[in-house]
Amino acid sequence: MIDYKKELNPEQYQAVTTIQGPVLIIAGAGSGKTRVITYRISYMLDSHIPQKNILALTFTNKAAKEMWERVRQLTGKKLTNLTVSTFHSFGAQILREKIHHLGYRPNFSIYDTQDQTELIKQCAKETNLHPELLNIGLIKNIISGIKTDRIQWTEENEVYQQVFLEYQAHLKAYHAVDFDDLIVLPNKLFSEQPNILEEYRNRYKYIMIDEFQDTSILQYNFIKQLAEKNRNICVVGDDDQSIYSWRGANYQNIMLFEKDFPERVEIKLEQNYRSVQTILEAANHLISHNTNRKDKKLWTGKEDNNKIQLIFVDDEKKEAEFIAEHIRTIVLKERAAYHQIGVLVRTNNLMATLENTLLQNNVPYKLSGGKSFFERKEVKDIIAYLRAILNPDDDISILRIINTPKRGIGRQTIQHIGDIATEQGISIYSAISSIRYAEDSPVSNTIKKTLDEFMAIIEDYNYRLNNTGSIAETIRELIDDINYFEYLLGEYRDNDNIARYKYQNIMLFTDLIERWEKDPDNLNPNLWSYLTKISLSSREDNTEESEKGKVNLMTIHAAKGLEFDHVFLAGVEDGIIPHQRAIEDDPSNIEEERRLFYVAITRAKQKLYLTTCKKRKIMREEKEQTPSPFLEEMPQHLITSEEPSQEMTEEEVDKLFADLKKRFSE
Ligand SMILES: Nc1ncnc2c1ncn2[C@@H]1O[C@H](COP(=O)(O)OP(=O)(O)OP(=O)(O)O)[C@@H](O)[C@H]1O
Ligand SMILES: [Mg+2]
Repeated sequence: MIDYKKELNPEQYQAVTTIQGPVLIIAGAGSGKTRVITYRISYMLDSHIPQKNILALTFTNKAAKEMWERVRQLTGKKLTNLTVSTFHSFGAQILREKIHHLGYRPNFSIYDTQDQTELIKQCAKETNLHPELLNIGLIKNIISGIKTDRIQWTEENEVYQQVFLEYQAHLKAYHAVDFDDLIVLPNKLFSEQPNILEEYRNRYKYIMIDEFQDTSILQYNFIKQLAEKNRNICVVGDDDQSIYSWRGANYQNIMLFEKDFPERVEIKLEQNYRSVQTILEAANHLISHNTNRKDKKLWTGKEDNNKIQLIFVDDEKKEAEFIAEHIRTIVLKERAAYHQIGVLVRTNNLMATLENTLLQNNVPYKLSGGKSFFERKEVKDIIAYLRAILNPDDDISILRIINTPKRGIGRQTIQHIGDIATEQGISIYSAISSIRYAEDSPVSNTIKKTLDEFMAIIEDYNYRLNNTGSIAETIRELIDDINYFEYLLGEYRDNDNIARYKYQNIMLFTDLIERWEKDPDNLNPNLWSYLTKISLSSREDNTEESEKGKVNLMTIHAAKGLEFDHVFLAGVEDGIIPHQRAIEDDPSNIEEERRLFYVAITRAKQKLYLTTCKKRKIMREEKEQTPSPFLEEMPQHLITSEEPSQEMTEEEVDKLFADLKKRFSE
């Protein structure tokens, strides 16, 4: 049995044990908000609240996974019915159960940004959008903004209305949803179908939300509907860490919560348990420059006089080398564990040099927030097969695979199939099927035979994946059947190694499926839920590749909620943080940039390194850089720019040998 009083301070204890009625906790970084949620779940289970009545939501897959793991360790229980998930996976789960009420198939496809791009291009063509207006990024933004009530139609964006309507109609026809739909559609179900809402209210009687400051208004409304009746909802967050306003998240929702749940209990947490004094003081000082915030006190008992290290280097190569070498030193000297080290960057484009240099220096690392394994072309091809097999109305997937590997179905045939589909208002797959029997078709008999074979694959594997034993094994047979390896060898005729490498990737993909399938905690391994899992994981963080013993190289956004003994923040330069484009768009964004800086530095438990380059190559162009103005917003006596010593003292060398000797004799 856990001694809650001993493991929590009095305010945390109150937050953990107040399980009836609404609770609001707004508190600074490292004050134990996430800890409160995990202990709260454990406390509920101790109070005999059934697992299935509990719902905990958070922002990233990684955070959800860690929370789950923590509860499992705390309680030692098997958590088969507990829901700890991201908003998007929770939405996907509801849709899986109820989407037929909206006229979709339960095997619906989830489109990622690549699929979205394809679909937008298609819709633009169909609506004869002027090619000059085809700005995919902008259109995606408008579509998402309209769907999530973030923006309205205006004179300016009206030209895209037709594309938007087509886009929506196509998704529906394909039995496909985009990421926004994972919240929009469940929200719609809740507001339009009272018995469905009632069913979920009866299931999820106790609700918790971590990182509440980054919940969008739409996500808030969705959860509000769920919580309104039982009113057992606990939200925890920090307005100083709100870093997703560009995606519609808005800490206004804290005020909405106060209004919607006036009887709430409000709890303040003021002790930071994460960081040493220096780091906390610097962070507090920095964030006090924001005007628009709730004032908070935050103190730590962790004394320390290690200053924050500011390192000036010539360019990004030197920066990466410093980081790689210094990581090796602290691993050796301070016995730091690789996974307790975080290397953070403001933007994705700073990753490449760091990644290369870590690799060259044999520093094991894993990357989050970058391009996902599941977005590689060869892996996506196989995923498209699987999606098409489960949901043949998914035109985007069918079109991706109809001639991959090449089977001699040319552009003309595809155009003809597309025309039939449009004329008759049917899916591409149904159009293929109708061509096979059409007497007056311009399609030759040879091609008809090929189309026959293609359909046979889809149907055959639809049966097998739903009915036979191992999913992974069946997928390997599929890869064999379509001759994917030969296709790769043909595509990369000049370089067998690339073909082999790509083939290894898809074999790794099937291995991941196998591992998932055989996982004893996985009670219901079906392919659809695996595909959903990866659609969701490729969004932000790559949970599949997470392993111990590796340095974490990630964007600040992906690091939210995490903590590391040692943190390196690279590119502490004006224009990078604060980010130039963000400031140009709207000068008030400086506050959000400051919050990002605050999130970055409060990830550090013991030691913080900030690196600044004199020059940096940005988009192939070498630029003179100046240090970030945020550096001046921290008390200067907490920062030192003396190079950290790489040499070991005699004492340290002795200690190192003693440690090694001990390890070998164990
Ligand atoms: N009462 C406590 N006793 C010991 N350790 C604690 C206590 N409260 C929190 N901690 C530890 O402090 C660290 C920070 O806690 P946690 O991650 O829950 O903070 P947080 O408020 O969620 O931070 P963030 O705002 O960054 O998400 C964790 O390692 C946690 O285990
Ligand atoms: Mg947290």
